[in-house]
Amino acid sequence: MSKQSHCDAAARSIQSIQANDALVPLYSPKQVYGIEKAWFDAGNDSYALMQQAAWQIAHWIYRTYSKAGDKLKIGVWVGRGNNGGDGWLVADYLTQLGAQVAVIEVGPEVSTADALLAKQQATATLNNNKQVIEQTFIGHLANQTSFAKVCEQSEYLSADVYVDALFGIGLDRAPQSAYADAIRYINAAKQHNHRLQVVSVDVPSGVVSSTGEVFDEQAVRADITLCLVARKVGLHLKDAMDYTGKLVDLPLIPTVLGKLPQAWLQHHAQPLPARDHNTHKGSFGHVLIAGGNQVDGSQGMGGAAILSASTAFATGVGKLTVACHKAFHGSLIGAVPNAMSLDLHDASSVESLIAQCDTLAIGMGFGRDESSFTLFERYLRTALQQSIPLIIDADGLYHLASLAKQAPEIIDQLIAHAKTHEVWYTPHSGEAGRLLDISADEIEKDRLAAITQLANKYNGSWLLKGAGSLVLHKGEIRVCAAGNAGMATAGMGDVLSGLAAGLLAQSVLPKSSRTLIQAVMIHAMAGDVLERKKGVWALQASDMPPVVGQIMQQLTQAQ
Ligand SMILES: NC(=O)C1=CN([C@@H]2O[C@H](COP(=O)(O)OP(=O)(O)OC[C@H]3O[C@@H](n4cnc5c(N)ncnc54)[C@H](O)[C@@H]3O)[C@@H](O)[C@H]2O)[C@@H](O)CC1
Ligand SMILES: [K+]
Repeated sequence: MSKQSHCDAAARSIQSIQANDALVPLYSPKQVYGIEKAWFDAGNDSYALMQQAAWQIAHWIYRTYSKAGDKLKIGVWVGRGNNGGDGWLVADYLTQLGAQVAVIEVGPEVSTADALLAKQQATATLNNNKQVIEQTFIGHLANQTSFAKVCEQSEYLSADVYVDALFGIGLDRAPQSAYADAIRYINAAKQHNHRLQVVSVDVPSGVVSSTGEVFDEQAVRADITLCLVARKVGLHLKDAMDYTGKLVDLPLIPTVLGKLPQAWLQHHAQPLPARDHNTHKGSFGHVLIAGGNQVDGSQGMGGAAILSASTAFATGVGKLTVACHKAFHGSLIGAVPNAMSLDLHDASSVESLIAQCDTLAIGMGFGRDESSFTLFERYLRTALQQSIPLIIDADGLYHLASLAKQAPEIIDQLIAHAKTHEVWYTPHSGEAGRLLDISADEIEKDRLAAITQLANKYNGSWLLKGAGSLVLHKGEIRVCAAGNAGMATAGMGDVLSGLAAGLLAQSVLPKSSRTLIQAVMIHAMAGDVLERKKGVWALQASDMPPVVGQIMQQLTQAQ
């Protein structure tokens, strides 16, 4: 895409966001620095922006937490960069609003011109009110005696609100010594004083705002994060979600418009159209599920194919065949009697059905041994020859990584196939790591970079499963805002691939509903319904198919 068309796409997308707040633009910290720079280059003053940020934060805190008759007690933890600068000014403005404020400066002297100005401005106000914690303490928080001194400040311990202004988007390494102590102290104080509210300025200190990573669990656990300028993408990825608390946007400047964000946060699936009356099962596609194998000496995986099949039916697919190991045919028919069955190892029958189906979903419980690899390669080649839309999941992705090394021309064919047909890949970080020849840890370090590399290497649409599942389609990344920790349980992936196959096979659905992100959103929304009913501990994949059907129905009524 050219730079201009990127901007046009952004403007179009942003207009659609204004009409539908379900999509939130997410920016990398580098982009946010760029937005700020453009603002300053246009003649706007950086210190004025800091004052504007601090005033909005102070006003928000005062409006939210002050109670008539009680003096609001605030502890402001400031670091050395501009996030700390925000903190100093917040302390100043809250003092002027009538709060009782203590500031704890952590680490060495402030490092930016604006932060220094902010500190000077605030120190004057605070000293007049005798509210700065004494200088010997400031800057020496690692020192045990000083730390104990903080704990003795009973006024301070009983604060109503802590403002966390240690680090914002400039964090570039693990917090250590005084910073780590401060983070630990803030989190511990919250446990001792349940009334205490922790408000993080821009980013919970310790969270990497580009990736959502937290080093060694050293980050502030906020109740509220006040996001300045633009929403940082890392706040919705990985560990970050356990640290941000509720997010509140304070946009400050209008320059976000026109900039293409790094990703979009999506909360809901798209509405679905009602079905026409004059239809028959042939109108709603034929899915072939290839999986559910029994490999000698390994545990059977028939359940994977059964979960996929029952979920595909819950999406309304017209016909469905499961090619699974013969050992599971009886249980398949018991669980999903409307499915047809084939022997996964009867290659010629499976191949002739691949040629007839509308979507092949392959890999769930497929097995990883040599004979499974041979079958996978054969079925994949057939699907490519027959131009069949494809979903590759689980053991299929395992074999695909081997094929990328042993038969790279198949990857070239897949890349070409994806230019004209839907090809959807659904790895978790372990599978993604194999596909890129790096470790799962490296994938997790930067999930946005990983999904981009996967699409660059293999083409097609990608889901990278995990906390804040990512979906990449035609260069655009969506972050799934729905879903919950209870969904980290066996079989959830099989449910998702069945759901995706069911949508993809139904050519009667509008194109916008036959997308991987639509499947991911419906899956996550169904998980959330179940979590409300059963809680995170008892949530099971086998409960999902009927709830998927309910969500589909609600989406139809929402149209
Ligand atoms: N006028 C402005 O420039 C504005 C700045 N804003 C604030 O400024 C923040 C960004 O400021 P900065 O770029 O100064 O970044 P930070 O304030 O996040 O901190 C960066 C400083 O901390 C150091 N540092 C990073 N990781 C560290 C670690 N683990 N241990 C010790 N030191 C570490 C860096 O070397 C640098 O000196 C935003 O998050 C936002 O809060 C906003 O208020 C908007 C206006
Ligand atoms: K912060």
